[in-house]
Amino acid sequence: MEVRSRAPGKIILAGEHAVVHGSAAVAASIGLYTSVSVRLSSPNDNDDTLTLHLMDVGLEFSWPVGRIKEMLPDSVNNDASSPATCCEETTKLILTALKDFKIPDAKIGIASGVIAFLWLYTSILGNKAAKVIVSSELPLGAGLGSSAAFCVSLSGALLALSDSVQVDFDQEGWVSFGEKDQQLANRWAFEGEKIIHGKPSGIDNTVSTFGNMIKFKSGVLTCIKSNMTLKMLITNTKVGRNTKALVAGVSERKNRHPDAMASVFTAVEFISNEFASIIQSTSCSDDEVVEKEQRIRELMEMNQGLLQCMGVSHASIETVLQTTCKYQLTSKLTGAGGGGCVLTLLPALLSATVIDKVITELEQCGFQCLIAEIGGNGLECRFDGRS
Ligand SMILES: Nc1ncnc2c1ncn2[C@@H]1O[C@H](COP(=O)(O)OP(=O)(O)O)[C@@H](O)[C@H]1O
Ligand SMILES: C[C@@](O)(CCOP(=O)(O)O)CC(=O)O
Ligand SMILES: [Mg+2]
Repeated sequence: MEVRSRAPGKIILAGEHAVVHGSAAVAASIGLYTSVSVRLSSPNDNDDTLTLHLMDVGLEFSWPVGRIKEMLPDSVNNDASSPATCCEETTKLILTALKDFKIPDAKIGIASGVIAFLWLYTSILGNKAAKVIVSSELPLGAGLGSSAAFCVSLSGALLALSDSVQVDFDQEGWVSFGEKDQQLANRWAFEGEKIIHGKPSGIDNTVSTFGNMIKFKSGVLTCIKSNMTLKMLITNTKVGRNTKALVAGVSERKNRHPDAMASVFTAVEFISNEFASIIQSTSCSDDEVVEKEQRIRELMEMNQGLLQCMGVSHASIETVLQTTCKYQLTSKLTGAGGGGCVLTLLPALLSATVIDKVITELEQCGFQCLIAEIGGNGLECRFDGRS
């Protein structure tokens, strides 16, 4: 039996990092997906291994199910309906299963993704033999939420094969989960994100599961309905960074300067709330749209300044800001920063010539530009027949 699922990446429009410390943030899904296919082995296959193929990094892992049973005896009593946190002891046990494989130094960050995989797989499906293939349209470790899309799509496919969710697989094509099942997938994905991020806010897995545009604060999501077409240029500086280390760095700064950092987080809260209310308010005339864009630009500029205060900007991000500024365009980093991706607001009346010019100049710096669809579907599954 084979199930495929897909979950989108995201951009954070306002509030990254501060959201980890309880401030509001605004995020939207983007039209770039991570896909997971899970094919359970049948008795005729005579195959008692669990195989994970990570296409984007060219790595394959394989474990006899007997080894998994030995290593994680609790996986025999898995309960897909109650998401559980992977404790330190279990992480250590899973790490021993990784020692059999040589992960090149340049790809060492992938280890946390494999630990998250083993935790989600064994917790949701126990120790069944299967072949799992993961591939993504997202750049990995660039601020577009590849870790969340990985955890959400994986949780979705595994749950679809469990007894804990009800997916109508008689439907053709991609199928969405019902709200209760979405919530379950989201909670499992959050457990996976904890393994990859250390201390995630939950915004990335939430927007990847539910799609569209959301405001998120302390684990609570509010859907944002907007008639404003937001067009963002996404520039990938291609400077690699690690979300877990950046999030930990902001917490350390908060410990050193609690009062100053509390004020920074409070300021971000106001920015996110204002951002959300601007995009939700209806505008009719071109003048009204221009005025709203002007306010959004100012909020993005202020948010970027506060992210700099948190210590998560980077020389490459500053280069994008200066380059876009020459064209009177405003940018801010998105995601964890430290490199990764930068958003530039493209006003509705901006000419295609200017957009082409700014993209050319950014690409001459060695960056990669893309314009992604904002606010599409969240987690979806499809059934690919019985073997
Ligand atoms: N398609 C994928 N294949 C393998 N691992 C992945 C994939 N997508 C995400 N990951 C895991 O997520 C990590 C990147 O997450 P993170 O540092 O949070 O950056 P971001 O979420 O912004 O892309 C990778 O190092 C890897 O462990
Ligand atoms: C920095 C943060 O706000 C977003 C991280 O996003 P990403 O992993 O860089 O795509 C962390 C979080 O909210 O969990
Ligand atoms: Mg991430």
